[in-house]
Amino acid sequence: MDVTEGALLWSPNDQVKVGARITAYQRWLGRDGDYDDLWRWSVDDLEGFWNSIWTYFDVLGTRADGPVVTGGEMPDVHWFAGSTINYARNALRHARTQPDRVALLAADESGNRRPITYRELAREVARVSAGLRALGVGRGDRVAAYLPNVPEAVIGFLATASLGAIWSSCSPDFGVSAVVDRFAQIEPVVLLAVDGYRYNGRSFDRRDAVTSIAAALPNLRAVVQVQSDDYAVRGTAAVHPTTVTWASLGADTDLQEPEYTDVPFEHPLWVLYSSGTTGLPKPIVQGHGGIVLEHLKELSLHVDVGPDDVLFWFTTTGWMMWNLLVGGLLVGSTVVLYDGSPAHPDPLALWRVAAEAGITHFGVSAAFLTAGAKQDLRPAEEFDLSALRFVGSTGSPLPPEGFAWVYERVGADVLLGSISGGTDVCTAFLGSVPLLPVHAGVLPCRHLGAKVEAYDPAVPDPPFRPLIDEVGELVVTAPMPSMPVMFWNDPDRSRYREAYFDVFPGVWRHGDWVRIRPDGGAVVYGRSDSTLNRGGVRMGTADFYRVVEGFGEIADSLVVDTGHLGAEGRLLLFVVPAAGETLDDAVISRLRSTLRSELSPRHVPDEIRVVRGVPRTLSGKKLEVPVRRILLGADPDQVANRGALVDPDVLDEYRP
Ligand SMILES: CC(=O)CC(=O)O
Repeated sequence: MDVTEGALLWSPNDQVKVGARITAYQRWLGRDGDYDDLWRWSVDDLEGFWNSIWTYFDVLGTRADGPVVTGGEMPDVHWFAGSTINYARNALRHARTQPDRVALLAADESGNRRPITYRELAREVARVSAGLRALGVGRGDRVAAYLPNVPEAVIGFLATASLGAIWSSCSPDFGVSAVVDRFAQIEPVVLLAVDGYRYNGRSFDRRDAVTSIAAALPNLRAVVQVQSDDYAVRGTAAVHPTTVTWASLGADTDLQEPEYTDVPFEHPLWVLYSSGTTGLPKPIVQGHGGIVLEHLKELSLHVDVGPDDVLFWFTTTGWMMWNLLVGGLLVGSTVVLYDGSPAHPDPLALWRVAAEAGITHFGVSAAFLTAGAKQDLRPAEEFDLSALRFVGSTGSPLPPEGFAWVYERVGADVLLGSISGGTDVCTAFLGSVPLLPVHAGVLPCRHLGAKVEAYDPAVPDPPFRPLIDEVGELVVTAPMPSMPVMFWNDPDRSRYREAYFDVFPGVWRHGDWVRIRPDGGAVVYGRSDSTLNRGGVRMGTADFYRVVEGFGEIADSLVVDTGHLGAEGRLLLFVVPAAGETLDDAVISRLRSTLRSELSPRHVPDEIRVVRGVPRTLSGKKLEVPVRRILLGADPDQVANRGALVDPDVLDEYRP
């Protein structure tokens, strides 16, 4: 499927524009103008914009009279000082207005489906909240979860939030040390843990892992065992002196809704983690109020989800997309949770669920869509996907061919939202809006409230140099309420500053390359810390992958430039053969000449190595920077935690 970047693939018709939630919001605001005018206002008048989001969505909480933002330059700003709120109250408000609507639809790879209505969800959250309270959990305590993407995770999260306690989750495919690296930093008092899970047709017993994790968390008062269907028959193992079952939590409660603890706007809601190049994963704390406002805006105005919609995103509990997915409850939609492999029993598994469940908004990783394109899957021919209105993609830049495949093989009328943001803000900065057309490889807009610019990396001192139609560092030049309220255990905020503010003082540097187009759209080129700099020509790795992975013989690839501090290094390309293919000299030489003609002669690799696999995090990101460090001599175990990788052993193939 050959398509050039920028080719027009979809335009919203009048019906789409008039019916879009953002149009209703704009009408309510009484502001005329196009999307670009609205975006400009949203980032220049933070006070007016975020106030409007609170009021328009009728956020439940107590809004103090003071200003929306106070303080100095980022990160020393505060939001809605004096206001109080609780995330769980806002998510469960729909139990009163639409009690019989399905809130959660749990689907798994074995074909089981479990619907839970808003009324049932509120009751379950009330029960678990009472149970946690009885275990001594209160405001500010941490509750950690080692759970798959099942309803118990959402219930546990809402129960934790209702108490003003702080949530943190890891997926059970994380290894023990990866989990301990994360949870030990936040000293949880309760651990919710599954005894096992199924993935790709196999069962995995996690009871020994849970015992080891619990032993490494000295502040733990109890482990709550959530039994998977696989292991329930074996009974619970006492993994901690206080081990209780999920079912026993709050069993004597007859509350229909939890008792909510209202907390200050910036009170910690959860801790997410982002792995840097060194040290332990950064424990990123986001607040109740910031997340409620950001997710209402993001899901309603950009993704266009509402109470009649069915929202799905393939994710585990260890990726921020889980947290954003759960935000579907804030807008009253049905949230589909999928537990298992996206390719079991076959590569069409998720599309089958989409058809069966009438999914209206279907999100996956870019890698999932490009794999579908490569395998020439034709979901729209196999299933009735007529309910589908939005297809989301994230995790890495979606190449133009992936865009084209969605419009050709999934649905000609869907809004494709290739979104880009990250764990650090638990949302997207860039993506789509139902008012703007979609062009191949282009993210149509900067999202409301996200003042994204591209800065010239050669000008790190004020006045900085914003670029248009040139590739620069993706920066955010105005604060957003979902930016971290702090990093855990970082009292002087030095870790927080170092993570985002040490390149352009007072400006959030995200670590991606981006080009802002004159029409307001954006193209993301991958991580700026894994740039390929050949003879001064900088290129994001996404350009490279687009060419390499366009080869039918190649299933996956990873490229690394070992250059350092201005000194030119070697350009190494690792390629994984597609099933049944051998990468012989003829293919490799065709690859070299294609890279030469499509990229530049400077981007022909010094070496191409065939490997068994590309190391990826459990949320699908390629380990470009850690591999670079391995190639420069670091020990693989010092640069990456194998427990947080899909296929830990492949790392060894990258030793120099
Ligand atoms: C929204 C995102 O940016 C998700 C991710 O890539 O982690």
